[in-house]
Amino acid sequence: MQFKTAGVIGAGAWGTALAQVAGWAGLDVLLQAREPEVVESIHARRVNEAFLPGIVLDDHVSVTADLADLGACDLILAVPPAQHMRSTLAAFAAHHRPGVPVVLCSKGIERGSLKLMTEVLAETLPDAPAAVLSGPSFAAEVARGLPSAVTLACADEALGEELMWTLSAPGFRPYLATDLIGAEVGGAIKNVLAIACGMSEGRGLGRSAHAALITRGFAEMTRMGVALGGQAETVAGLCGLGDLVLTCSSPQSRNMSLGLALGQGQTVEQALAGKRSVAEGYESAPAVRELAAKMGVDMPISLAVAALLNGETTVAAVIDNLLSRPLKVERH
Ligand SMILES: NC(=O)c1ccc[n+]([C@@H]2O[C@H](COP(=O)([O-])OP(=O)(O)OC[C@H]3O[C@@H](n4cnc5c(N)ncnc54)[C@H](O)[C@@H]3O)[C@@H](O)[C@H]2O)c1
Ligand SMILES: O=P(O)(O)OC[C@H](O)CO
Repeated sequence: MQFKTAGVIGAGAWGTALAQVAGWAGLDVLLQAREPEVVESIHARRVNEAFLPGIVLDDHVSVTADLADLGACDLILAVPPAQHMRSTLAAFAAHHRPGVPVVLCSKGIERGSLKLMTEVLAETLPDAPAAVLSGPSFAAEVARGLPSAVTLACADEALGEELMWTLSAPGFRPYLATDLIGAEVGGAIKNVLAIACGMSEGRGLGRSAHAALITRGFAEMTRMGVALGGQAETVAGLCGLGDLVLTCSSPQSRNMSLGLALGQGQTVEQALAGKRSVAEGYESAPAVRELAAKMGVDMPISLAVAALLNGETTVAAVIDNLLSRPLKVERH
């Protein structure tokens, strides 16, 4: 095996779960945490009590506060919230060795620049071969060893295959793809759509509305993926449709539970109050809306969520507007 050590940047729930998986896969893993209490809790008790409570970490996983320590690793997994990807990678740039691959594991579109995470990586670490790991995977389930499958996309097929084998572990199955854009778009947009599904659930609109939102949301996601140069087949895989189904189906999802709270009458501020974990749909919704306008892509559900989160409309008006759109041919 080419890779013996992995550095994981970001010790939120997902970074910690992926460190666990990489440890099970036999890599020596160095997990970088920003919060001193996370470093202390993993050192003292082998548990990330702030972000992934109740999971005892594999012996192959160690923790550091210092990004510089990851400079010696053979492979980097980048797992900060998407809006912090640029600053995080920029801080790591002085320690990155050219040629060391970076697997992007965050789901979102950068506000302002409207860029995908691969574009952010290309601008901050131009010497890093890029891969994207994305798919239906709740950190708390993956870290307990429950079965899951994700897309692992890498333009370099040989490297992708190496990464696929390197990051596979009992119960954790990466499936290979070469289409990075398709792999990224689904993960970013499903978070916005999950807020809509949560809203529908919170309002008691029923299972039929839920299925309609998933299906028409998938059409939006596919249109945007193709407009950005991705392939519809990739979006129909684990990283797109698979993740949309998961995130729209469980209150375990931070995005769906945000929508649920809004549907039940809470304000955005109330629904997000006191939350330390990230709801990426809330963060990416404005970027998705701007990107849709820029690319001329029809995304009514995502736009409605963005307007609601921005205080421009109400849940009742969103429902009315979506239900009074002109009828049309399904495949458009
Ligand atoms: N949790 C999951 O089940 C899961 C699964 C798949 C993908 N993801 C994706 O992983 C990414 C990280 O999410 P998570 O669930 O691990 O996070 P989390 O909600 O558990 O934790 C928040 C994270 O944000 C970090 N953070 C806060 N402020 C920061 C700053 N200024 N700069 C850099 N980092 C900062 C914290 O250190 C912490 O790591 C997201 O894009 C998410 O969509 C999450
Ligand atoms: O809790 P969420 O909504 O961020 O979803 C977590 C993962 O992205 C599901 O695949």
